[in-house]
Amino acid sequence: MSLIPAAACNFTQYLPSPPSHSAVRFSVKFTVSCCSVSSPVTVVNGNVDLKAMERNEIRLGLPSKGRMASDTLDLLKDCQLSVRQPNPRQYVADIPQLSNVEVWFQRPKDIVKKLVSGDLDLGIVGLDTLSEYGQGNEDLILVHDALAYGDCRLSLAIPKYGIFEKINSMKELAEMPQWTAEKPLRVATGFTYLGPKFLKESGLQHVEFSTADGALEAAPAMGIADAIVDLVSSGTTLKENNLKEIEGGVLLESQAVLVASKKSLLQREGFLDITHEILERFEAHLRALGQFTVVANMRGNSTEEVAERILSQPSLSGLQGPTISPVFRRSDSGVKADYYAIVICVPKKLLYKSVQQLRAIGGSGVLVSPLTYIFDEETPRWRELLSKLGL
Ligand SMILES: Nc1ncnc2c1ncn2[C@@H]1O[C@H](COP(=O)(O)OP(=O)(O)OP(=O)(O)O)[C@@H](O)[C@H]1O
Ligand SMILES: O=P(O)(O)OC[C@H]1O[C@H](OP(=O)(O)OP(=O)(O)O)[C@H](O)[C@@H]1O
Ligand SMILES: [Mg+2]
Repeated sequence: MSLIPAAACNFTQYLPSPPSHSAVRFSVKFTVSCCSVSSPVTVVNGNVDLKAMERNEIRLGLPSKGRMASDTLDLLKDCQLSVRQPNPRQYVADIPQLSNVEVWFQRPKDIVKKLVSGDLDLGIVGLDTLSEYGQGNEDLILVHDALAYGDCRLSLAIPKYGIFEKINSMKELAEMPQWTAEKPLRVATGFTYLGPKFLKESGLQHVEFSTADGALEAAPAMGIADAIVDLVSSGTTLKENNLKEIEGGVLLESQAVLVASKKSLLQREGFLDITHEILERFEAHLRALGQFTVVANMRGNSTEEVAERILSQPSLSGLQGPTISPVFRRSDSGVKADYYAIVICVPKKLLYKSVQQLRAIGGSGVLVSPLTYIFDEETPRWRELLSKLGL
């Protein structure tokens, strides 16, 4: 653990008072340990120097370590975009299916910083990291906002005991008489941008922050902080450290996202097409994850009559409607179709209900298989992206 005591702070920042409380100074004292990024590209007023545009390859940044790293590689693999890394200690790799794309393994926060500086064009990180280090930069464009892993929330937590025992909401926390200019609420967080922003908006007048890189949950018990702002997933770490979340205390719901540099999308040759392909693969795979293909036989007189019966059941309408094909059998009176095969996609959550509904209308021999991809005519996120780019 590396909590930085106030005495050892690199700098102290005072945020301006919110206009609605102009009489009372919102004194946010922040101790931050700075980390530097080296970039060959200079950024002047948010504009990337042309040097970044000189390279021809498209650069995709992937998390090099932590829990996001392997899940990200798994997602790409599931989308038939396996990353070929010659050696685990080598930070550059490629994806054979995507020519002209270089994969760079970086720490999540550095992926965001390098997107801003123009050293990367595309990246996968948690929304929490993007929001913290991107700080609303307009060059960062969310291409896919829900990659379905890395689910967690950024939350404020306080002790369950002592003066906090009866405090269950942000409102109650803000109204506690204990917080004064001399003795502010001490908050430990690694989120040095989102933390103060949130607390300022929550109406807390007197807050002091300290920062740390990990094991923040120990800070209240150690007497270093009164509250923490950190990621929560199962809630086990909070529970084990006698901490609780409170109403209104969630800053952000997060999961893995695909983010791109707007400038690169608009200027780098071939990048928009690559982004389209990656987005299509992700969307098709993620959509399929929630569905099963169900095949069943059903006795009937015509496709229309079978369709009537299927569509009378709420869970059997499929993506666009059922596919129904006659099953031909030879009989004494010749070839006839008195059975029909039906194929539908069914949400995983509704599988058993769907099977019951199929049986209720005469379905038999129900086969269920996993789906790998569902490619739609056009992905909604692609349309959104084009509109964000003004195209
Ligand atoms: N407990 C969690 N459960 C699920 N996802 C999480 C959890 N903690 C973090 N994440 C997500 O994974 C991302 C990476 O977190 P991780 O803890 O692996 O790396 P890190 O915090 O950058 O590195 P380290 O913890 O080694 O300092 C976070 O930005 C967040 O999006
Ligand atoms: O709600 P839970 O499922 O218990 O998960 C929450 C914990 O996970 C993360 O820590 P991590 O494991 O990344 O360790 P770190 O503090 O070293 O980053 C986060 O910072 C919390 O401490
Ligand atoms: Mg961590």
